Amino acid sequence: MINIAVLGYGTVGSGVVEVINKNHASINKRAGQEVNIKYVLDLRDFPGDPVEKVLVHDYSVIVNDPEVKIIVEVMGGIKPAYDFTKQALEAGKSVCTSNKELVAAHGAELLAIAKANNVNFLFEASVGGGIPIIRPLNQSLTADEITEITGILNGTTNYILSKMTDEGKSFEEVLKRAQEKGYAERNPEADVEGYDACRKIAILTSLALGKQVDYRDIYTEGITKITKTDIEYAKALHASIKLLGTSKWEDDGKIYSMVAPFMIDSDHPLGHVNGVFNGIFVNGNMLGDTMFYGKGAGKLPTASAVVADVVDAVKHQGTNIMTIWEQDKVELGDRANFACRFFVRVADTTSKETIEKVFGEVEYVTLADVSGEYAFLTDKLTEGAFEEKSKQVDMIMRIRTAL
Ligand SMILES: NC(=O)C1=CN([C@@H]2O[C@H](COP(=O)(O)OP(=O)(O)OC[C@H]3O[C@@H](n4cnc5c(N)ncnc54)[C@H](OP(=O)(O)O)[C@@H]3O)[C@@H](O)[C@H]2O)C=CC1
Ligand SMILES: N[C@@H](CC=O)C(=O)O
Repeated sequence: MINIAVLGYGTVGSGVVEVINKNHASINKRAGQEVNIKYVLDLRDFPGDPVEKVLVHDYSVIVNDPEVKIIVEVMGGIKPAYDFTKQALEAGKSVCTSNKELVAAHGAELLAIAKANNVNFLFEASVGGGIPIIRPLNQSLTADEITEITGILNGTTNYILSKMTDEGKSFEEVLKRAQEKGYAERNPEADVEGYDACRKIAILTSLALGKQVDYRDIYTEGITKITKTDIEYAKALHASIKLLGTSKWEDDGKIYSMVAPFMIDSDHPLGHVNGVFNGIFVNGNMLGDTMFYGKGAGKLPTASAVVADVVDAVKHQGTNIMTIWEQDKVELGDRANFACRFFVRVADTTSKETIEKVFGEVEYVTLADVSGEYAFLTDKLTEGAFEEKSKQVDMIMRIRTAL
């Protein structure tokens, strides 16, 4: 029997307990021994919940118990998750976490500590919820040089955009629903402003490179400025608006990373990724395109990935699974050189003649019931060029496109 402890009995933590209880027999079989939850740590009490029997409020009870071999950190945030994780690894316990904030900020360091102590730091659930993506990047795509990772990496915002598109619901109404369903972060600003997706693309890009991509270096825009009118224009263009996290390895040897809403063709594989689902598209120079798809948030899908890490940690007791993520920082390419087509809405105080003088040939789009403005699609332009040109027109909104 192997004893584990779960830190945090919230959405994911209660899911971890449920998954282990529900699939007890098959999990034990795959782990090669019984997985026993010896402790659950939380700030609160849970009167009447069976977890009461193993609930503790003092982390030192867990970290000082030599019988506990694996710690599941699902509290979220940096403090005290970072200190608890470090103490656990230094005490010779493996740690499995869903905490992308922790992984993006301290992943390289915690992996090094795990290696030094011959234990494991595993974080499959930190990107894509229940979708296997960390393990494939570490273990399955190792014959390739990665040339692109582009994904819908946040379930909450994809759920919001899908409901706004398909059911015409308001942003606020759908965000509230996403919170009730346990998809959103404690502070949903992390979801809607793109910070969560930013941390996730930083983690994936760091793993693909084996070096540290600082999430603070990644240009990030969220979805709070997207309106129903933008969605109507997208529909007129047979497109959908998706919050994408993208990293592209370009011919100039630089990596360009960004998080922003993009208009993508509705027939694009990512155009079919709706609701809480995430889709992560990876291109390798030998494999070509591959895509990972599944539920990107929520109690049981996320817990499923965490428990799979627990099983891996049990199977690899006494062995460190090699994960290359050095602490040296990578310098990303300048966003001014990132190029795409832009969708632009302008007030009709700007004439089409001016638009064509500034942007050259464009593709116009109008909506019958929207007055005082019109929209167009530019040719492919760099961000730098677009910013200069857009100063010359009465721009209402612009959205990058992959059209
Ligand atoms: N929800 C999801 O779909 C997904 C979440 N994640 C990540 O998983 C982590 C957990 O998320 P989620 O379960 O949704 O969050 P919740 O807020 O639902 O759960 C966190 C739990 O940890 C407890 N907690 C916080 N601080 C401490 C502490 N110092 N000591 C003991 N307990 C503590 C909280 O208690 P209290 O409520 O009393 O503060 C709460 O019960 C986060 O990093 C999140 O980003 C990853 C993928 C998907
Ligand atoms: N808030 C996150 C949870 C999973 O990582 C999301 O919505 O994707």
